[in-house]
Amino acid sequence: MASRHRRGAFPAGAKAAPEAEAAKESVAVAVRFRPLSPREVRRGEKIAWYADGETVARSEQSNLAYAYDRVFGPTTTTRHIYDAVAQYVVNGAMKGINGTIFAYGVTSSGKTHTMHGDQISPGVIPLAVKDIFNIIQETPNREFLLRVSYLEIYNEVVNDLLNPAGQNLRIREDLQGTIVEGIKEEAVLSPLHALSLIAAGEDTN
Ligand SMILES: Nc1ncnc2c1ncn2[C@@H]1O[C@H](COP(=O)(O)OP(=O)(O)OP(=O)(O)O)[C@@H](O)[C@H]1O
Repeated sequence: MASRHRRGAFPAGAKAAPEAEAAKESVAVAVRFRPLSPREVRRGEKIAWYADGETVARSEQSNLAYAYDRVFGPTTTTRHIYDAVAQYVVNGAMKGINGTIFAYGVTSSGKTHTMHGDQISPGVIPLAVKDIFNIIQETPNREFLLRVSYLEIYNEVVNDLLNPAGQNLRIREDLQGTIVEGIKEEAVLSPLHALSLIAAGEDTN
């Protein structure tokens, strides 16, 4: 999972602590290891990489180790990961600082589990939506109109997941920043409303 401007891994043993501090201001690259699935266990597969402390990913087999801003092991909850590396991006966004949170990994590595989650283990998206509405409620004398857009970029093509007609949209910059031309924006009034739009967008995908 990475947030804001991306920065890569750095060799274990490098100064991890100041990097992690700096991450609070700009970027955090965090690694999450999922547990082996029951199928993988049945097949006798073994864990190749594991979390060595809070910032190092290590492989005994290959004798390699890389340091990140944070490394989370298979028992870590998404809530914990959200609090550690995602919440500050959401808080920043509510103060007007652009922020991005994205998950990157091979198939079946746990991106959907981390970002969407389920009823038992809500993902980063529902946790962020809930936080945003809490922040709005706690802000006195401020009026917000929250709008949700949902797009997919695949093979360099931008499609609107809230509007089947919105295909191959153009991205351009104007005085307000980067905009996607013609993207549908829905005003949302509650966390449930926002999440139902996202779920609808998933269904059209
Ligand atoms: N931290 C975790 N704890 C328990 N189960 C997990 C965890 N992460 C992922 N899983 C399970 O592993 C499987 C694969 O995860 P998921 O579907 O999130 O991967 P993905 O990266 O989104 O895959 P794809 O790119 O193929 O869509 C799912 O059954 C999911 O429930």
